[in-house]
Amino acid sequence: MEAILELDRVSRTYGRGPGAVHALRDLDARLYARSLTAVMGPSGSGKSTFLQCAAGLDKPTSGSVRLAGQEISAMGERQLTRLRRARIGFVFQSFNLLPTLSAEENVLLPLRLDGKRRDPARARRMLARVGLDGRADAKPGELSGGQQQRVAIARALITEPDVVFADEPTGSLDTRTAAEVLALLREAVNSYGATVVVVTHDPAVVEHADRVLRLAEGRLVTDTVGAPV
Ligand SMILES: Nc1ncnc2c1ncn2[C@@H]1O[C@H](COP(=O)(O)OP(=O)(O)OP(=O)(O)O)[C@@H](O)[C@H]1O
Repeated sequence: MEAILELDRVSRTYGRGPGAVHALRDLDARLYARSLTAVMGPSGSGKSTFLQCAAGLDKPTSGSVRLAGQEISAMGERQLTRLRRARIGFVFQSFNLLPTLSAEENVLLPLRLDGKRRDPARARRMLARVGLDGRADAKPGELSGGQQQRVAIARALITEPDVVFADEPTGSLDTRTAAEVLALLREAVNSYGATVVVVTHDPAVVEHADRVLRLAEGRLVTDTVGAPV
């Protein structure tokens, strides 16, 4: 299997001295192309820090992170921003949609930021794929939580990024809507070969995952290939 993301001996410490928090400790992990990985573990075990470091949003205190062979832990901010825009999509629990823009304009944002052609038809196709045809003109405030999360997924996938990071994407959704959202992330793996990484407390994610990484106290404690544990 091809590892698209490689973390080697990654540590992330917040603060210094006796009060320092060791959020990640010498963590080694491989994330494989064309798969959905769930990252689980108790509160405070380092899941969000793992995601931030793997996505280049935060820098490890030591160790290296490579995306498609490129050392991202050593990159400057400008280069990192370019790389993130080109290769990474994000989905957060709180959706992070811009409230004054319509669903369609939100989905178009990554293309705009990338200096690409405005392509409303493509945004509408993405919205149709996530079951929101007919709601392209709605503002986030006019949509339900599940619908907002679908817009966020359409926005994350419009550039077909190699890696999609999702932080508690089902956290505020009911069971049925959560299952639909996970199915959409799964479809990104199956349709164009995305690597999807879902940080979650939700045990239902395991059913949709090819692999489960479990963290405890900043360390990887199990790495299960194939679903349930
Ligand atoms: N910016 C920060 N400054 C100081 N400590 C931090 C910071 N971010 C995280 N931490 C600490 O690092 C540890 C790991 O936090 P992290 O958010 O990665 O855990 P988590 O597994 O995602 O938790 P949860 O499931 O509750 O979201 C915790 O002890 C947390 O308090």
